[in-house]
Amino acid sequence: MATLYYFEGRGRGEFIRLCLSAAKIEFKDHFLYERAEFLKLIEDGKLLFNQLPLLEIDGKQLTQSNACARYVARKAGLCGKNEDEAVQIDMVSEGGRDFMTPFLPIGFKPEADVLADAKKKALPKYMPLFEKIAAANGTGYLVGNSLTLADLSVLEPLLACVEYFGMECFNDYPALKKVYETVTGLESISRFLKSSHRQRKNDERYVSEVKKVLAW
Ligand SMILES: N[C@@H](CCC(=O)N[C@@H](CS)C(=O)NCC(=O)O)C(=O)O
Repeated sequence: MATLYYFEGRGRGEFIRLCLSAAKIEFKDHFLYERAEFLKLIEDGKLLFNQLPLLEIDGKQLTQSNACARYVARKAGLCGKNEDEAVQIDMVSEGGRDFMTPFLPIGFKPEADVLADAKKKALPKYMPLFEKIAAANGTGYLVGNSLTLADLSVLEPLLACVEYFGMECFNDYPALKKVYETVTGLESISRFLKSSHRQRKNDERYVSEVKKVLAW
């Protein structure tokens, strides 16, 4: 079974969890609460850049969240059927990670000014671009005719938009709304979205633990 070492919150671990869930790979979360445990992972040479998350899978120790997500997606055949699809998926996925950037600090806790800024800048910048991609593909997925890493990457910021701004954020973007509904309607994804760590009950504890473990 795979193990994801991270905090009891979303942050940079969430994209990996999303990919593991979509790939139907069994995994357990190992939450870090103590700085000593983080330092021990570094001492043991498990963290290539002395950073979390760490994904232990297939006897390997993987870091860099996007690399972990791509490894998992590749294993599950979510990286395209040919070279053209693969590079399109990579481009769209990278765009999805860019779109996620303003939401990552508030992966901790929504701060009103950061949210307002995301609404004013990130949404008008990225929503029309992803709409264009979704409409041109026209299948309910962003690339090809089945779920890929591209959909999972873009889903994370879309989930943030819906959580913070409501479904109205799709008002001008019907093709992207269809992608959102197709992907969230998949059984593996809808199960993932109901899992307990998504409920934000532990947000405050999570922030204080991150600060303690990383000595921020
Ligand atoms: N590019 C890395 C960034 C990872 C990262 O910044 N991790 C934070 C926790 S969310 C960390 O471990 N920071 C400690 C440090 O940089 O010293 C990734 O995507 O995995």
